[in-house]
Amino acid sequence: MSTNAAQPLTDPFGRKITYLRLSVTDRCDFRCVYCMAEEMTFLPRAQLCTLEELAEIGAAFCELGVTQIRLTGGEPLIRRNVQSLFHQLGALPSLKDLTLTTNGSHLAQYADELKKAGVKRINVSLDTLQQERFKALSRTGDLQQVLAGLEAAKSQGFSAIKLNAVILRNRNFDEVVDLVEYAHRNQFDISFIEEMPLGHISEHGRGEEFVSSEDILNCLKQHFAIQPSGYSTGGPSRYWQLAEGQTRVGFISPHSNNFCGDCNRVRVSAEGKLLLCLGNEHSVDLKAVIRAHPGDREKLKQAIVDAIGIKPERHHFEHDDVQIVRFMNTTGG
Ligand SMILES: Nc1nc2c(ncn2[C@@H]2O[C@H](COP(=O)(O)OP(=O)(O)OP(=O)(O)O)[C@@H](O)[C@H]2O)c(=O)[nH]1
Ligand SMILES: C[S@@+](CC[C@H](N)C(=O)[O-])C[C@H]1O[C@@H](n2cnc3c(N)ncnc32)[C@H](O)[C@@H]1O
Ligand code: SF4
Ligand code: SF4
Repeated sequence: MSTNAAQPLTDPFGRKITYLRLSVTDRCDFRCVYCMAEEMTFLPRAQLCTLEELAEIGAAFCELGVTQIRLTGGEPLIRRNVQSLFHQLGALPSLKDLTLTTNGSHLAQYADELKKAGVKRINVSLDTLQQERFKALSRTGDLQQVLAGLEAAKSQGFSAIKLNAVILRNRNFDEVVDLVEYAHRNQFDISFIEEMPLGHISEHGRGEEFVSSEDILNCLKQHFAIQPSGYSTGGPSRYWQLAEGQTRVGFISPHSNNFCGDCNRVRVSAEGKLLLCLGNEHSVDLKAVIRAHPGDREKLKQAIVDAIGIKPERHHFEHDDVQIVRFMNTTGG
């Protein structure tokens, strides 16, 4: 395949790749139990792409037909000067949707700047509304800071704010109704995520903690009038809608309802590795291409086109023998 943008990137299974998740750092101010081990080693700073290199990667993807970029991490808002990357990406003429996934801890400080850079939708991770539980789940986070961040985002008038909650049986399963009520009161959407087995997390029992989307939906049906919705962001969430108000409730169900057939995305890590699938190890080093051929965007685009040719068909999380050693903070969710 050539690097002509008239032909959107297409993988070996005929899926059009129009969505890039770009990680700006693997570091984070939280240590969520399902995402990280208690003790983590992060990339040496010298190994990270510069913000200019990340912007160059974003621009190359846009020339190849990507129309949506989501910045993620680690925690994207703790990278110094990250606002300059939002502004550079926000100025790309063919980019239709610049979005952010954040833990919300620094959102109060950045909400205004994000709006100015053209971000319209923000996803904020929020697993519990109880202070003590929040501390236990995030190990280092402060719930009040996150709630303040959400307030700040709300007052900026983003067109959509979505909460993301990973539900664990013995930690927060009893809070799904409270979380939906909180979303409803604030006119946010909310997605519930089935936990995925990335990284070796020994102190947290993944099997015993697993809750399926169906279990959550059944629980919600006892409290709310809720019906399926045709709404789609192009992402993996399958949405339902509360009968009262605007709130949509999404379910991201990699285990119980595989969505890989509709995959439209790839990821780039903070060190410039193009990760072809969240649930596989295949990657291609784009930083090496940029540094070997400075200023040569065509070389970068050709490397991306070639890499899409090895995108795997799907994850195999259900196979006990497949282990993805990469932690989720490196993958970017
Ligand atoms: N298995 C799998 N999970 C994904 C994929 N994309 C997103 N997810 C999961 O969904 C979670 C939430 O993703 P978000 O960052 O909120 O993005 P999203 O739900 O795709 O975003 P929008 O639909 O654009 O709002 C991620 O952290 C992952 O756990 C994917 O391609 N494969
Ligand atoms: C890796 S975080 C990065 C962005 C930001 N730090 C945040 O928490 O929103 C992106 C998303 O991944 C989700 N996540 C992390 N580990 C996960 C796991 N093992 N299974 C499913 N989702 C996970 C988080 O809940 C979060 O919504
Ligand atoms: S889920 Fe996000 S906030 Fe939590 S540890 Fe991972 S990167 Fe940090
Ligand atoms: S697991 Fe891989 S193939 Fe499936 S939706 Fe996610 S990135 Fe796409």
